[in-house]
Amino acid sequence: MIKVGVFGAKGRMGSEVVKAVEAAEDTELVAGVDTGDDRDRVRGADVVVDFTHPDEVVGNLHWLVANGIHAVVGTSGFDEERMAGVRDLLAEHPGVNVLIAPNFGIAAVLMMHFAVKAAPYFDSAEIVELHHPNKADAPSGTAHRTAELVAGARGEAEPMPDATTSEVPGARGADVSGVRVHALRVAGLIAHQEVIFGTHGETLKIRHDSMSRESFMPGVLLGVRRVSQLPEQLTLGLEPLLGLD
Ligand SMILES: NC(=O)C1=CN([C@@H]2O[C@H](COP(=O)(O)OP(=O)(O)OC[C@H]3O[C@@H](n4cnc5c(N)ncnc54)[C@H](OP(=O)(O)O)[C@@H]3O)[C@@H](O)[C@H]2O)C=CC1
Ligand SMILES: O=C(O)C1=N[C@H](C(=O)O)C[C@H](O)C1
Repeated sequence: MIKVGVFGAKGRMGSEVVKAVEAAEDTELVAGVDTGDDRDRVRGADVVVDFTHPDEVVGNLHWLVANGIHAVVGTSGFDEERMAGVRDLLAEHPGVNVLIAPNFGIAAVLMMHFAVKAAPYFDSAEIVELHHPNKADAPSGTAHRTAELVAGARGEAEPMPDATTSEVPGARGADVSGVRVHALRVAGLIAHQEVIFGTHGETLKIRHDSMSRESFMPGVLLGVRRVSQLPEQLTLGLEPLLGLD
């Protein structure tokens, strides 16, 4: 049995993780920790899953790594600077692994993968992400990661065509690694993203929709099962666990 703790256990995602860990035959819940609880409650866990808040997750990771507990992180907010900090932290604690996945939805990972494959063939690429209005960060971690991946796949391509010279601030979205990202917050939605590519006379839209938070759980459990055996101390994204690298 894999002993699992959950940080953010009362939240929208954490509460689903608690149920998934309790329901799976090979995982056992050590404890759920939420705001105000003592992290010590997860001592004895092999792995802790973190779905908390972008402002809180780094402190949680420091505690977990210092205590020799593998971490599976879904919380957003990991830019290159943060990743470098985690790498430095892990270098001081050999034997501890961290998996950070911007999105645990298998279809969402495929959406990003297909976007990378398509990117070199198009002049334009923009991302529209749509989420529930309780989300703390914009753009989403998934959109941020997709933009970085698309930018990397475009390589030295010409800048995207855009004649805008007059703009209401924000109208053209955020510039993430040279890719425009538009964030919508709409009541009733959960998590959705479209990557829109265009070239002369043709467009391609790759769309992903999360219709429930349960949909993230197969990916989370995959991370929980595999994190301790990953070849690198720090893994970004579920892709290598799905054979997509
Ligand atoms: N990678 C993925 O596939 C997914 C990632 N996410 C990300 O996960 C994160 C959480 O999302 P969501 O579940 O919707 O958010 P919620 O606000 O519903 O849940 C977060 C929970 O964590 C608690 N919390 C905050 N700080 C701490 C802390 N230091 N220790 C323990 N618990 C804490 C919050 O308590 P309180 O409310 O009292 O602050 C809350 O109960 C976000 O960054 C989101 O983007 C979401 C969905 C999928
Ligand atoms: O806050 C959310 O809900 C989600 N957050 C993640 C992100 O920021 O990409 C994953 C998914 O989009 C749901």
